[in-house]
Amino acid sequence: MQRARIIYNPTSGREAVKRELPEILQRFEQAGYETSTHATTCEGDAIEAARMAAERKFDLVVAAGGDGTINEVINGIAEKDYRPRVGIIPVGTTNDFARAIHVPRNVKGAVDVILEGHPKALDIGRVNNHYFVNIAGGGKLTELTYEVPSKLKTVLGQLAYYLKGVEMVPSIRPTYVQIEFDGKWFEGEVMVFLVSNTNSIGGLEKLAPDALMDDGMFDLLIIKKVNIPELIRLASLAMKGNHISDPNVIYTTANRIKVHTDEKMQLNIDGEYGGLLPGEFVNLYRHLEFYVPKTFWEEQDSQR
Ligand SMILES: Nc1ncnc2c1ncn2[C@@H]1O[C@H](COP(=O)(O)OP(=O)(O)OP(=O)(O)O)[C@@H](O)[C@H]1O
Repeated sequence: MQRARIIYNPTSGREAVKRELPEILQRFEQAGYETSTHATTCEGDAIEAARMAAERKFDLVVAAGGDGTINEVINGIAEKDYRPRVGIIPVGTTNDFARAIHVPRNVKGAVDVILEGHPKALDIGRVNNHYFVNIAGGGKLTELTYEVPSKLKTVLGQLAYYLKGVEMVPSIRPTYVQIEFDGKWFEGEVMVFLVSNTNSIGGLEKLAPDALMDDGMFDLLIIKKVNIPELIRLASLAMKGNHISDPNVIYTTANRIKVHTDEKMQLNIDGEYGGLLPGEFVNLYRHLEFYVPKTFWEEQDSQR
C-alpha cells in the first residue's frame, strides 16, 4: 500500500483546508493510500515535516497551503537522495505554483489531479542554500509579498497584495546590481530582477511568458531604472505579457545566474524573505516529481 503524508497549513488563504480535511482523507484512503496528516504550527514547520516524510520513505507528500507551504515542503525534501512525489492542494492566497502547473484552485479538483496520478519531473531552483519552485528575486517591489499581514490575506485575499502594492509604490528605489547569467553580464541600476521557473508570478500569468518547467532553464527578467509613471506603464503592459520587448526590460533564459550588489538588497524566495544578496541561482533539472493534470504536459510540449 502506498503511503501519503498530507502537510497542511491551517492558516493559509481563507483557512478553508481545515473544514475539508475529513473529505480529503477519505478520498485518499478510498484511492488506496494509507494517509496521515501534519498541521503546521509555525514558520519552518513544513520543512521539518517534509524532511521526516522523506526519511520515513513516504511515497507521496501533499502540500496543502499557499506558495509558502509548498516552498517549505520542497525545501524539506530537495536535498534527500530519496524524494517522495509531491502533490499540491492550493488553498493559499495567490497560489502561483498551482496556476503554473494548472492544478485547480479548489480542493476537490486538486485532489482529483493527485489521484488521477500523472507525476512529472519538474525543475526547481536553488539560491545559496534555499530551494524554490516559482521564483526568486530582489528589489523593493518583491518585498510586497511578505509585508502583507496574514490576517489581511484571510479577509481580502489577493486584493490585500494590490492594496499593499499601491501603498509601496512611492518608496520603490532602484538598486545598483551586477548580474552574470550563463557567461553574459549586466551591470546597472534596476527596479527589480526576477529569476523565474514558472510563468505565473504574483497572480500574473504572463510575467515570464515563455518559462518552461522541465527545460533546465530559468527565465531572467530585469527591469532597469525607470521613473514611477514608467514603472506603472510597464506593470500594465505586463498584464498581457507585452513588457518583454520594452527597452527598459531584459528578458532572457539562463541556467546559472549570479547577482551581486554593494547595497543591502533582500532576496525574495517564492514570496518569502530569503536573506540578503549576493546570490547564486542554479536550475536543478527535473529534480522533483509533481502530480500535474495530463493536459498540462500536452500544452508544455506544444510550446517547444
Ligand atoms: N500554524 C501557523 N500559524 C502561522 N503561520 C504559519 C502556520 N503554519 C505555517 N505558517 C507560515 O505561514 C506562511 C504562509 O503560508 P501559506 O503560503 O501557506 O499561505 P498564504 O500566505 O495564505 O498564501 P500565499 O503564500 O499563496 O499568499 C508559511 O510560509 C509558514 O511559514
